[in-house]
Amino acid sequence: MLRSCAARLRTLGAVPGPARRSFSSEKATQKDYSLPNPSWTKDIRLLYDQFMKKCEDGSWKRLPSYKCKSTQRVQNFRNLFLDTKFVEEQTPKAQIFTRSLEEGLGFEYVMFHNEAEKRVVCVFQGGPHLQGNHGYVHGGAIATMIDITAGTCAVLTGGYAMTANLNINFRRPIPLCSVVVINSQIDKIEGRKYFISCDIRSVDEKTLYSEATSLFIKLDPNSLK
Ligand SMILES: CCCCCCCCCC(=O)SCCNC(=O)CCNC(=O)[C@H](O)C(C)(C)COP(=O)(O)OP(=O)(O)OC[C@H]1O[C@@H](n2cnc3c(N)ncnc32)[C@H](O)[C@@H]1OP(=O)(O)O
Repeated sequence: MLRSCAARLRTLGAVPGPARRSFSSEKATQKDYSLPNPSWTKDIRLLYDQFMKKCEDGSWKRLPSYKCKSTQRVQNFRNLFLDTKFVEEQTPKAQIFTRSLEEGLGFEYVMFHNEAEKRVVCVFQGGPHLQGNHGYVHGGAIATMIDITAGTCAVLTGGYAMTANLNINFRRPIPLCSVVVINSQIDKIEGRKYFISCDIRSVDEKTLYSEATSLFIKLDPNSLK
């Protein structure tokens, strides 16, 4: 009787159990974090809606974003660049860094890709756990967002690539919990080298918060293993 009660409570989600834990963690990793959630402010929703409108003619695409998902792209990367033992032992625990904080507290963002223009735009709301100086977003968090926006631009244009160089000028501090727009574009491709520039501006585009240049190198399967 007690056992069946406990099982029912677990089914209803009232008490934790092994089956429920694995089900909810699977759901959490498969959730698309680039979709609006209750922590999103009016500004990020407005920009999200504007970009979703631009997606209607197919020129822009919203990029889904997961904590961890075994897509074909990820599988191919593992096969090409990672050691089998490492994949078996370490990757089950791996999560995307920018999706590892609780909803609303850290990195809230959505990216859009324009293939013809070789551009990726990221609309970013830096939550309260990204504080550096009092009331402002930490420079490391800003660098992270520049890196993944430019990195996404490189990967979607040229395939698997890694940051070799990243130079950032921090022009103005970004207020915590505000919304900014990160714009990245490929300036030049030379063989395996992808030169990508990036800037971060306020929603009204009047304030330039940061600007960056970066170099991404397309990976050679022999260079990492
Ligand atoms: C949709 C999914 C989106 C995912 C976005 C993810 C974004 C996140 C990206 C990251 O955070 S990556 C993590 C930080 N980066 C690293 O850990 C990379 C560490 N560095 C390396 O592993 C290697 O240096 C690298 C793979 C980048 C290059 O090694 P390789 O052996 O493939 O290339 P090689 O060293 O032969 O260099 C190739 C060319 O690039 C040049 N190069 C390499 N590093 C450079 C550098 N730092 N500055 C200038 N040039 C550089 C190098 O001189 C050479 O030029 P040439 O062909 O003209 O001779």
